[in-house]
Amino acid sequence: MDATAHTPPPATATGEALEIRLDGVSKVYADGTVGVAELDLTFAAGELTVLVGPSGCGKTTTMKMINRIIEPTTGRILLGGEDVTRADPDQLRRRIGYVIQSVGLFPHQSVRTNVGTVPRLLGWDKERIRARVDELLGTVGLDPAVHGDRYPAQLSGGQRQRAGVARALAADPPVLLMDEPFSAVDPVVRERLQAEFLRLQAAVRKTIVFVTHDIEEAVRIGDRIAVMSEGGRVEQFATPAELLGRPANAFVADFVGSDRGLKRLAVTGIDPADLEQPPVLHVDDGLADARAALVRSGARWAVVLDDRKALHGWLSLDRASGSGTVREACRRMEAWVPADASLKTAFAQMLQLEAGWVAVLDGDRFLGVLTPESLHAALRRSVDGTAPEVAGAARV
Ligand SMILES: Nc1ncnc2c1ncn2[C@@H]1O[C@H](COP(=O)(O)OP(=O)(O)OP(=O)(O)O)[C@@H](O)[C@H]1O
Repeated sequence: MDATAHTPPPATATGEALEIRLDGVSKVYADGTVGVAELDLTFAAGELTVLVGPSGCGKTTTMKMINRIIEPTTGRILLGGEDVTRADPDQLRRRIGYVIQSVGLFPHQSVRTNVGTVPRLLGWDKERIRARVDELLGTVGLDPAVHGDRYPAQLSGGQRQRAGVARALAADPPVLLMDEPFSAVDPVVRERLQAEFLRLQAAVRKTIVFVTHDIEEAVRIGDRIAVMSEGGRVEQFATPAELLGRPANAFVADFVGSDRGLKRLAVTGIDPADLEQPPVLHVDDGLADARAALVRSGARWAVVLDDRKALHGWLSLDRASGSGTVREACRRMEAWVPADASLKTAFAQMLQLEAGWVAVLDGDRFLGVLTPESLHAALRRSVDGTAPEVAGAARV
């Protein structure tokens, strides 16, 4: 689906993202098992926070206490500053979208009826429900005319997942809880769903709590990540780049993996300060002048720009000879990335095209080039926290 092609649901007063705060929350199960102990955690409004950690560490317990599927033993849960620990659970759940791994669509109801569940409970009139359901199916990439009247069993796994997301968003809730929502589909579909979902989130900006045990998924989609250990202990709460660049302790370092440097490439953005500036030629320069300029600067190649400072190509020293203009001798620039790309995308371009450098463009305006050396410098900056992080949607 291309979520950007559709109009996002309108942000209404009820739909505005709200901060979620857990304040000294504990869960002790009837058999004495401590699922979560004394947890203080704030999920910022409009951000996607991932809870990640080994099996049994308390991720699901933490999440299900937010919509009171599991009742906390002690502590308070605040939604936009309002204490909901003793709110009516049914009322509360209508304000909180919920997406789970097995989707949880009602098998004997059509996709349309499924997606309209919460609006129906809220007493919306039929026309309004129908309009909202069709709009949302479009937003998640399902054609209402094709998929609306099907039953869940008549959809693919990825389509079911999309219908689940549409249902969770139907009443424009301020909060969305997602429990391993993409783990039941194969890795290729999963990556696509993650990318689509990030584009959707960029438009709707809900407060999302997302549970996974997969660190790759966490760093790809999270604005912030809580790495948990047994008993619901938060070992580190940080952005993906911070987590990968500076694991707080041995537990986190072990959990994020020894290839964390590589993973960091995907979450680190390009900083203009890291770009190198090769000599610049104009398309209409004469080749003799171009050669002189290259020799003078000691460079082996130059970028070629047009009147608008847009990138036209590049010229190597060995082609800067004879009469004629740069326009005739220069080559097309294959290796380039937009300024908001991740270092991983830039590095992938470099490898795929066997290029020694990658141009960075803002629209078609040339900003500079990344070389293996400047890529390395950029990665080092991501460790000291001064490199920019790429927005979620640019990571996948
Ligand atoms: N109903 C229950 N009764 C007793 N103990 C429970 C119950 N539900 C969960 N637990 C225990 O609480 C702890 C936390 O469980 P939880 O399901 O929150 O972990 P999780 O991090 O989501 O795990 P996973 O990744 O395997 O889903 C575990 O030790 C689990 O066995």
